[in-house]
This record gives sequence, structure tokens and C-alpha cells, in this order.
Amino acid sequence: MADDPLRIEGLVKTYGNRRVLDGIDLTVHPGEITALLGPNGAGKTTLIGCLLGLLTPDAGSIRLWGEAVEELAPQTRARIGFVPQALTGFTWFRVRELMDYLALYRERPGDPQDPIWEEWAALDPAARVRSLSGGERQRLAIVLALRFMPDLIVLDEPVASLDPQARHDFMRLLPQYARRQGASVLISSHIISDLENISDRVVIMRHGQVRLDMAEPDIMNSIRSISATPSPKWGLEILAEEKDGPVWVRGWREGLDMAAADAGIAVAMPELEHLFLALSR
Ligand SMILES: Nc1ncnc2c1ncn2[C@@H]1O[C@H](COP(=O)(O)OP(=O)(O)OP(=O)(O)O)[C@@H](O)[C@H]1O
Repeated sequence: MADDPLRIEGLVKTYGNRRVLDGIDLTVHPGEITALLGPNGAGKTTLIGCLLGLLTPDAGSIRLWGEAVEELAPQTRARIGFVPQALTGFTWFRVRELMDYLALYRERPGDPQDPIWEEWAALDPAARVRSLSGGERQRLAIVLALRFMPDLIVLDEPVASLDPQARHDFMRLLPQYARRQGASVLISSHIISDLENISDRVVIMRHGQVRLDMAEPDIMNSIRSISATPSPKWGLEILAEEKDGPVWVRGWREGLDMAAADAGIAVAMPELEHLFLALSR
């Protein structure tokens, strides 16, 4: 749909003869929080680089609100807030100077600002960026990306360097904020428990491909880990079969609980962390 904040189709990115992204399809729907999961090297940061227009793909299309990323109008670009893994550069600026300086490059001058992130970050406006700790720099990166209330928030492992209190508060504030603004979110993180409670959709990548892309309620309704290989008659898709472990299946429905009990097969609801581990192998 043209109003989807992000629509990626058939995305391919190669380095030398390595396909780092190998035909990715991914849509971020309006107002939804999408969790982007994948083991180290799966291609998450490369995907984010492509959708921000920082990397040029070899094939495929990326559209933001219907506009091709390579022809994005500056006003459309200004609707995106990006939080990188780490803030580099700008070290000689003071915190307030850097905020004011980057505000000059906005294509939507006079945009309203939300003080919530500055309050959360609690940074000294007069501090030099180079004197900030890793976690303080990350707070600054979050303030810089979110204070102008973007419509699409893209976050690449935003919380890894935050202390537990800051991380907890951030993960509580982000969904509240997104819902209030009607903003959409694409967030990658290795801290799966953080994402489990806030995401509407989960995308799991592996080796440059999408291994799973499902709405959160569908995961709960349709995926199970079961103690033995199911009968083909049950019509289930086998997502992963762990050696000496459970079988992950998709397509579960109510009637199967009885059939599983009769066959002596134990059935468990999915936990995102376990599902992720099973699909990442
Ligand atoms: N500039 C580059 N040149 C060559 N290979 C690259 C380059 N950038 C990334 N890669 C490779 O592409 C693959 C995907 O990297 P990417 O950083 O996108 O993974 P990721 O899922 O974000 O990983 P992580 O969780 O560790 O951040 C990796 O194998 C990486 O080595």
C-alpha cells in the first residue's frame, strides 16, 4: 500500500561474490512496531543502511510511503528518525550545540519538538560530546533522532550500551510514544525479551534471508514447539527440528491439542527467544 511507511521487495546486496542480502521482502505497516531479529552477520545493519539510502542495493525495490528510496524527497526523508548502533563524530560539539546544529539541516523547519527524550536522556547541555560515556552518547543519538517526532523510527540495536534503568525506561517509553504519535517503528536488538512485549510483528533474518515474518498474535496462535515429529495428516509446516529437542511447527489449530494428547506428544506455546534460537541455527 502507498501509505506503508516502508515496503521492501526482492532486496539483494552483495559484497564481492557474497550475497549479504538475498531477496528480502519486508513491510512496516502504519503504526506498527516491527522487531528485526537475527544472529550476528544476518544482514540487519546492511538492510537498514539500504533503506536509509546509505547503501546501494544490487537489486530489488525500497519504498517509503510509496516513494522510491533513491528518489526520496527531502521532506519525506525528514519523516525518518534513525538511531545508529553508536554515535560517531561530532566529538568537538557540546550537547546543546550539536542539537541546534543538526536542527539547521531539517527539511521541515519549525517542526514541533517533544521534550520527553531530552528529559529521559538527562544530559548536561554544556558537556562536550567527546567527554560523554558510551551510554550517554547513545542517549544523545536517541534524542537527536526522536526529538523532531519522526513518522518512521528506525533503530539499530539502540539499547546495547544503556544501563538497565535507562534501557528499561526507554523500552517503556518507545511504544507509548509511537502509539501517541501514530509513528511506525523498525527496531533491531539482540535483547529479545525487550522486544517480546512491544512488537506487533516479528521478522527473523538469517544468512541474508527472511526466515520468519509474522504478526505477534499469529505467532502465538499458529506456532508451537512439540515433542515429536507430527503426523503429515495434521498439515503442519515444520519450521525447525532441533536435534534432541522440540520440533517447531506452524499452522497449529485448536483441534490438534486433542490429537497430540492422544499421540502422547507434548505441546508448548512459543517463547520468542527459543523460537529465535531454533530458527537461527
Ligand atoms: N562493507 C562490507 N564489506 C564486506 N562485507 C560486509 C560489509 N559490511 C557488512 N559486511 C558483511 O555482511 C554481513 C552482514 O553484516 P551486517 O552488519 O548487516 O549484519 P548484522 O545482522 O547487522 O550483524 P550484527 O548483529 O553483528 O550487528 C556480515 O557477514 C558482514 O561481514
